[in-house]
Amino acid sequence: MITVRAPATSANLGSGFDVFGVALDRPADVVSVEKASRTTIEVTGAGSQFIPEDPKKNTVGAVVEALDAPAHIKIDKGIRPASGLGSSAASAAAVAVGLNQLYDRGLTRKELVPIAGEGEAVVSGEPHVDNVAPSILGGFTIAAGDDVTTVRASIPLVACLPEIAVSTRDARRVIPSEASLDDVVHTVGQAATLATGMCRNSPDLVGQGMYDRVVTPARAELITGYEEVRQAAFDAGATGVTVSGAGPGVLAACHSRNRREIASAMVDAFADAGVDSRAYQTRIGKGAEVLDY
Ligand SMILES: Nc1ncnc2c1ncn2[C@@H]1O[C@H](COP(=O)(O)OP(=O)(O)O)[C@@H](O)[C@H]1O
Ligand SMILES: N[C@@H](CCOP(=O)(O)O)C(=O)O
Repeated sequence: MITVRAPATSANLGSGFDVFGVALDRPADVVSVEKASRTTIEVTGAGSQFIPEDPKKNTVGAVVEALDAPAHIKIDKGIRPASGLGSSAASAAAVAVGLNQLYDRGLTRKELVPIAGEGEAVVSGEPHVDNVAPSILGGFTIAAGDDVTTVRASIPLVACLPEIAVSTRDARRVIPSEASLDDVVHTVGQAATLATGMCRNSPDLVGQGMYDRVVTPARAELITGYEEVRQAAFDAGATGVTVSGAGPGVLAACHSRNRREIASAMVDAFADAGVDSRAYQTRIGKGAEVLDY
């Protein structure tokens, strides 16, 4: 039996829709895989009542198929589903890493990224690897076509999760299908600023590059209190604020000294909007780790 811890992730970071992602040092899913003649899945933990155990519906089923590696799979969810923290991706990432080792498939971590990404197509309707890439590889990842580039940054973050569920599938439907050239130029500038900030480990540049005017405004509409929470985070010292993944989580970049205050300001602002929430004080962290073999 192999046990793997795969971290939560925050995709897009505003300006990098379907391209940028970061691994968070918490929360995480912990998944055990054991060889079997037929695949079975058991799910416990955060939001497990909403997660299917049928291999055709769970993200890990597609990974089992792709690696031709049937197993008993136990998923202990630390990451609530439909929260914008890559919950479905973390399980797929953990199973890809675990089965690769259990069955001696010999694939590199980078080669496991598209395999884990197949699970995402099952739940969101389209394959996107911007969550599975950081969950497997760690750090800040840039998924461009079939290639993934990794930067080892360590930016302090707050991920605030309201008690609202927004599925990635639904949140992909509200995105405008076209953007003006002006907006494209603006997005390129923002994304370049953010990527440079990651290379320099600068919370200020990363925060500056998180603002986007194409995808985020449409998704913010699905999150009660978003504008107030964003403003409260800035007032408490955040360097940038955006929707985490497809939402409803809200992500703030910051300096360590302001992190605690930002977390409580975000929770208070959601409460003022009538929404309970939980804030994780976190930072960019490492990728999936094998805990037991
Ligand atoms: N192993 C899994 N972990 C979490 N969610 C899963 C898993 N397998 C299937 N799902 C389904 O995926 C959906 C959540 O995925 P998604 O909408 O992309 O949000 P998230 O940002 O949490 O990944 C839920 O409908 C959930 O039932
Ligand atoms: N690029 C995807 C990322 C979805 O992230 P999740 O954590 O909400 O699953 C998108 O924006 O649709």
